[in-house]
Amino acid sequence: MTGAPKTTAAVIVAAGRGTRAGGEIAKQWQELAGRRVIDWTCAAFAGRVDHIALVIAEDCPADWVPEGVERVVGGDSRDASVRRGLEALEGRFDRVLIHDGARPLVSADVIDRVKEALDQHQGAAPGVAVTDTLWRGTTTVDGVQDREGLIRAQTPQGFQLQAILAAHRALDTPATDDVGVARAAGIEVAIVEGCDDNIKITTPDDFARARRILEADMDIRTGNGFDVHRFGPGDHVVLCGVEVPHGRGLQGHSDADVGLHTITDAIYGALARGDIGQHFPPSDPQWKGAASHIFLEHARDLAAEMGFSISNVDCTLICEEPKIGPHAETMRDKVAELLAIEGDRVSVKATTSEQLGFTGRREGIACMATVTLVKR
Ligand SMILES: Nc1ccn([C@@H]2O[C@H](COP(=O)(O)OP(=O)(O)OP(=O)(O)O)[C@@H](O)[C@H]2O)c(=O)n1
Ligand SMILES: C[C@](O)(CO)[C@H](O)COP(=O)(O)O
Repeated sequence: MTGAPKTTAAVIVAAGRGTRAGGEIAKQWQELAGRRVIDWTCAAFAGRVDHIALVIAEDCPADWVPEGVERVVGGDSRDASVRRGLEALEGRFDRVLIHDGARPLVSADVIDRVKEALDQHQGAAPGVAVTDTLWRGTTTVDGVQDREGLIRAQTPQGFQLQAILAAHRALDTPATDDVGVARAAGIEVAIVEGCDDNIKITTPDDFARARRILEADMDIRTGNGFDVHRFGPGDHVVLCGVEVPHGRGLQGHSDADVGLHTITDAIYGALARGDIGQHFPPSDPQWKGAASHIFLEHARDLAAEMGFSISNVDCTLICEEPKIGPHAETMRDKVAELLAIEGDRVSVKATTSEQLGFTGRREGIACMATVTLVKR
């Protein structure tokens, strides 16, 4: 008999000052290939763990924390920040993956390898074998270090949550990583294969290197969606998850939210995974009257499973009535919340069709949407 599935959270530490990297703000908040370093890092874990706690400096604005991520205030050292993150999660999850916010290029494969190794081991962490010759010396080469058995340590470093928290509480000398903390407490840590691209942004040159890696590896996909629903009896319509009072309703098998259906279809399109009718057949009675956020969340989770993050959504509602303008911002915020992305990555706008065609005759509402998905 197998027990309940183990829950896993990530603690992403981002409370450092980034002094070696320079810049006006700490490295994890700086821009890298179109989004902040920390957004890349958090996106890498989205859909791969059950929860993300982001540890930030006390003076860091709370609204810098990405949507859907728990904020924890860190301490003066990496150890202290990790400990505060673990304490915030105490008793809530079985396992934890501790990761540097400054490692935005961690791959889904590395995260999954660490998670899988925790089925067999108390601790697991990614490493990469040293391939360069190692010298000892400062201005002249004084000796050559045998590199046999030397491994470069990376994160995420994974543990049973209570065990690593107890190890941090018992720590009496600083450690440079959580494997050091774990070993001091007698926890055995398995090494899994890391990845050369999983660099820690430490110096200004690392930004250029990270940008090159990201741009070389990126799989960027766009998808479009189009949907129409006919007006029928009713006193409101649901558009992009927002109820708008109106003299008529929209007809459909579900709640007829033409906006969310269109965005859902655009995501399936970008993934080349069919359409909403295939995933949620109108012939299936369980979807009768269903709230359409269910469909959008399915498409969002499928994108995450396939390793994609949603870069942006642009959605245009086409109707003469109701007026969308007064509700557009609420709709945008709702879509962003459902997709767990920042509000400025979503646009909801509207147009009339100049009284032409079926929308012009006020027979229904049409919608078109484009989404961009990015995998690296
Ligand atoms: N008090 C601290 C110090 C570090 N970190 C985090 O630990 C990770 C690895 O540390 P490092 O690369 O050394 O970051 P900084 O301490 O910010 O860099 P520097 O030493 O150059 O100031 C980073 O994601 C950093 O934000 C943290 O959460 N809290
Ligand atoms: C945790 C770590 O990233 C593993 O490689 C590393 O030990 C952090 O070291 P730093 O001294 O804080 O840069």
